[in-house]
Amino acid sequence: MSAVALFLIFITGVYFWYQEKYKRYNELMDKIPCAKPHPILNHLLYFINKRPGEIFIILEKMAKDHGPVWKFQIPLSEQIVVHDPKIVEEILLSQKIIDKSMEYDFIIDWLGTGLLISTGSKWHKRRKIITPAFHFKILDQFVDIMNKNGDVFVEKLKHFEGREINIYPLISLYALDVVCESAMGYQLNAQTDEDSEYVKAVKEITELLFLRFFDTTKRIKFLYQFTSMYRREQQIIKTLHKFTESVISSRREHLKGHDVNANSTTANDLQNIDEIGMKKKTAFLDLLLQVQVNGQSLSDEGIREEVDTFMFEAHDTTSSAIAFTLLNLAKYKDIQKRVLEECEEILGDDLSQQPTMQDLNKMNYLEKVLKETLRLYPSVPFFARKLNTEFSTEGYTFPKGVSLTVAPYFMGRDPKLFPDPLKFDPSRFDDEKNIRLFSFVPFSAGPRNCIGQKYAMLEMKSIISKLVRNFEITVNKENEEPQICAQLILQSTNGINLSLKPRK
Ligand code: HEM
Repeated sequence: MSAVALFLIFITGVYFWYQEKYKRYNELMDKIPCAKPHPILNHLLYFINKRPGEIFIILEKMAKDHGPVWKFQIPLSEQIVVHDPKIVEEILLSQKIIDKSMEYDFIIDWLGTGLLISTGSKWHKRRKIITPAFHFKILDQFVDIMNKNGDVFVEKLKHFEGREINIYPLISLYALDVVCESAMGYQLNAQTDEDSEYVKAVKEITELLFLRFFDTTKRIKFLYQFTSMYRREQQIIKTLHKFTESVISSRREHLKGHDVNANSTTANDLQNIDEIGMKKKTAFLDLLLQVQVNGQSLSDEGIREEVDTFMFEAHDTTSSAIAFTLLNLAKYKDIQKRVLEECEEILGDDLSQQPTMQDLNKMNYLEKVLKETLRLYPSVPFFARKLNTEFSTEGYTFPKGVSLTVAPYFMGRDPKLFPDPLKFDPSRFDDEKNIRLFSFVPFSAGPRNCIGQKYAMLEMKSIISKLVRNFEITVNKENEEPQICAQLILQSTNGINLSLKPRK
């Protein structure tokens, strides 16, 4: 028998083996609605050579035509997208569907398997350890950090004297300063020190992740590792890890010999650590280090994973939400006026008056504005879980192994769930009983919900109340509509271009 014949027999054998192995998977996938696929390339042709903003529009069209449960299949990524609140509820409340999909693997080299990505007993243990770091007493200390860095931001904006600027990069530096000081007790000064290696590295890694996300060949790790982009990524990750490690070891050194317990993060023994800019408010990192002291030890690598996860999760998500909220306030003057009135009612008109956590909690109208922004512009527009076992609900059976993508973005814009969905109307949140359960999940829900949501709300209220009190925010007509795109986080490809005119 010739070599060619043997080869053909081999290929046919592999084909039938594959068909048999994935028979059930394919049968179930065939029942999920989708856009017309190509016989070999499936849906790849819809996405190939498209810019991120265009990809987003294609996904929106697919959701409209085939939702609320539909699929797209491209090599190495088979996704079922779900925006039916009933099914979303079952997914998010399940104790079994807690594994993250392969898209999260792109950030593993940087974040390791920290809280965002880990699963099983590791995730359970870490979640238990980290939850106390978000106790309201600890959050209270972070408000000072938010206020202080907010003041730096206000001063910086005054230099632009009402000129139009893309405010997104500036917000991002503010958010980096806040999270770095809250998570590690380290004053990064990203807003003032433009040469910081770490800040440059965070910005660059975010851009690389974005590029990789939409490049089919670079999605394949085996091929990706031979590219110059991969080599650059590894260099940046080295810089990021070196920085976090140096802060952790410096902190550990300081804590050695100090009798520090979980309630003493503000006590004198944590003050005056200034070798590398450490300050007293280090609740998150201290907590991780103390767990080690108490026997349930976390390795240095484990601590670094969690600190890095916070740097990533808390920085771009809040930046996106702050930017879209400011855009909405600029677009809807009456809403901006109401926010200002509420701030003045709570804080008076003395601009040096800093809000306390209690003040921020009283800002109910601003909270509705933030929620309405997150309905239309959820910072995390999609998040995905991998099914480790077959799952049936509402007449669908989803096969084992597939990625289930929950889409807050599509739910927020569904007229069946939110009448006149494109209307920006904070009064939708006057009585949340009127909002269909699980149709508004910008922070996810259930066991793997966002652990930082209260922190995020405080930070967003702190900075937006500051900006509204200090500036009149306006936007030109041609910049009112953002061009949405999403890698992991929702952004506007044309920036968020605003003018901020000092009020006094
Ligand atoms: C507007 C701001 C934020 C939004 C919209 C947001 C949204 C989300 C969402 C949707 C998830 C679930 C992701 C998934 O299942 O893959 C999540 C998880 C998470 N978030 Fe946030 N987040 C925000 C801010 C923050 C902040 C400020 C922190 C930290 C201080 C944080 C830390 C985390 C962590 C650690 C997880 C993983 C939790 C787990 O799996 O147990 N987030 N966030």
